[in-house]
Amino acid sequence: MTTVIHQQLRFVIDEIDKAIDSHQQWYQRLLRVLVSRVAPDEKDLKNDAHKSCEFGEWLYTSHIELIQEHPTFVSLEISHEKMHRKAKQLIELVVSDQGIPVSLFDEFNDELEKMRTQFQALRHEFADLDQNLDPLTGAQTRAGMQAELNKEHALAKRSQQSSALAMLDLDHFKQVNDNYGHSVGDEVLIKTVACLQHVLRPYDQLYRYGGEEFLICMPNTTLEQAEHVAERIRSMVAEQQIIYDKEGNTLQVTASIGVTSLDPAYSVDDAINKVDEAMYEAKAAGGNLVKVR
Ligand SMILES: Nc1nc2c(ncn2[C@@H]2O[C@H](COP(=O)(O)OP(=O)(O)OP(=O)(O)O)[C@@H](O)[C@H]2O)c(=O)[nH]1
Repeated sequence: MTTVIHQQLRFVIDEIDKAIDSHQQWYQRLLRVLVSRVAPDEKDLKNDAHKSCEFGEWLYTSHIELIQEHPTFVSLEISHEKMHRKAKQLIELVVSDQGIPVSLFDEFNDELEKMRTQFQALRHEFADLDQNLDPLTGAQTRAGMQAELNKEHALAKRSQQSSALAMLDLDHFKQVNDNYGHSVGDEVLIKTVACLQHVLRPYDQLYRYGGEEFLICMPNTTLEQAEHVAERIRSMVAEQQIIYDKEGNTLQVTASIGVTSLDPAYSVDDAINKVDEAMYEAKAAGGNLVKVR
C-alpha cells in the first residue's frame, strides 16, 4: 500500500518537475520566435497547443485520481491552457509582422507566472505528502496534521462549507497482537487503511493518529454524509477477512468510529476532543459502532 502511494506521489512529482523544466525550455524558444523572429513550432499555433506540449500530453491522458479532482491541478489546467492561447496570439502577430500590444504581452506573462506558481505549490504539497507517509500503512503521519486541519478549518469558516472529522479505533487490537503475533497485527492495520482508502475520496485526509487509531478529515462534507461514510467504513472493516496463517485461516476485526463536524464556531482542538469522545462512546457501547457528536 505504502509503496503504491509512494510510487504514485513520486510519479506525479517527476511529471511536475518535467513540466516545469519543459516549459522553461519552451519559453526560451518562444522568446527567440518573438524577439529574433525565428520560425515558430507549428504545434504552438494549434488551437489545442495546450494539449500538444509534453505536459499537456501527459495531463490529458493520465488517469491518476490524485490529480484529477485536485483544486490546484484544476486551476493549473486553466492557466496552462490560457497561457498557451496567449502565446499563440503573440506568435500570430509576429508571424504576420504586426507589433505586440503591451497589454497582451502582460496578460501572457501573468498566466505564465500563475502557472509557474501553481506548479511550485503542487510540487511542495506532493513532496510534503510523500515525506509524511506512515511507512507501515501509507496513511499520513501526524506531522502535518495540525497545519492541514487548521487550513481546512479556516476554509470552512470563510466559505461557510461544512467539513467533518471521523476518528476510528480498532476494537481489542491488543488481543490480535497477543493471539496472532505482531506481524498479523501489522497486516490488520494495513488492511484497515486499505478499507479506509477504498471508501474515502482522493481529497479526504487520512492520518495515523495513534497505533491503531486513525483520524479522517472530510472537506466539504455534512455531518449526515460523514456518518454515512463512517458506517460504510465500519461495515467494510467488520466484513474483511484477514488471513493469519499458511493454511489460510482468517480473523475479523471491528472498529469504533466517532464523527463530528469541523465547526467554524469551535477550535480544531475542540473538534478533535469531540470526535475522540464520540469514538469512546462507540467503544463503551460495545464497539463496532458509529457515534456522532
Ligand atoms: N502490530 C502492531 N501493533 C501496534 C502498532 N501500534 C500499536 N500497536 C498495538 O496496539 C495495541 C493497542 O492496545 P490498546 O490501546 O489496549 O487498545 P485495544 O486493545 O484496541 O483496546 P480498545 O481500544 O479498548 O478496544 C497495543 O498492543 C500496541 O502494541 C503497530 O504498528 N503494529
